[in-house]
Amino acid sequence: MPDEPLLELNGLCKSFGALAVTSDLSLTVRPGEIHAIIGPNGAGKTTLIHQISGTLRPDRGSIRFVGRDVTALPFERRARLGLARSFQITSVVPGFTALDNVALAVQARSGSSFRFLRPVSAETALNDEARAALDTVGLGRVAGTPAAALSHGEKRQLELAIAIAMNPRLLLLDEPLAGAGPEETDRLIGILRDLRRRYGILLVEHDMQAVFALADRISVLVYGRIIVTGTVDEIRSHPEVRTAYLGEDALA
Ligand SMILES: Nc1ncnc2c1ncn2[C@@H]1O[C@H](COP(=O)(O)OP(=O)(O)OP(=O)(O)O)[C@@H](O)[C@H]1O
Repeated sequence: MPDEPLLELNGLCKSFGALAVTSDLSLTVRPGEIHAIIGPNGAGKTTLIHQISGTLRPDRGSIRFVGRDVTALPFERRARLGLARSFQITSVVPGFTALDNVALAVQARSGSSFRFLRPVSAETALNDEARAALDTVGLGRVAGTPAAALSHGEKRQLELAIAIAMNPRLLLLDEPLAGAGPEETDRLIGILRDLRRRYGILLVEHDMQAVFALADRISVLVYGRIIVTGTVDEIRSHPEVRTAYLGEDALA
């Protein structure tokens, strides 16, 4: 069924003591869509990403991914099913080249599946896949550059390439544009736009113009609750969103 959601959250709840950081939260991400989550600081965006990726267990509710209930599955099992989380947890090895960093991710994903090849062929196969991921994010020309020598924007591109090397179905992107300058932001928006349709993307991002440029749907999270989900136009013109959260300027 083409419209079956990739990711489906149903009635998710999570509290820290008396603080409800996720309240009866339900949403879907469809194949090939970018679903953005926006909301003020402390709204619960990062804790939501943790629950989806599997590093934090919800108190109640369920998480379905590619048609399976993954609520009780650990992080690594979800990753193997195709849930890739980028930024904040990706460990780029600074002294390794961009290519070697991505090749590591390909190797981690594929386990022993290259073991039937002779070492040289195995290395070629790994590097070919890594190079393809680098090309996808526009980093092919710096494949041989150590990660530490890449610009801030290029490091973010490298993290994306590493996520892609995991062969994901869904990318969980937590503030991929944080710290990027205007030119880097434009470049990253272009790359994310190219990735859409190939992967489902759940995007947490503070840069509202980027969200408006990229998202198919947007959910607005306030105090752990989604107050509205809609298209860019619906969110821009939603009275509760305009007054309660974003302010008129951000929506101009
Ligand atoms: N481990 C924890 N223990 C207690 N409270 C926590 C914990 N982690 C997060 N919180 C609280 O939960 C709330 C939601 O935090 P979260 O980081 O998910 O928000 P956010 O929307 O990602 O914020 P930001 O936009 O600033 O990154 C905040 O009030 C935060 O202080």
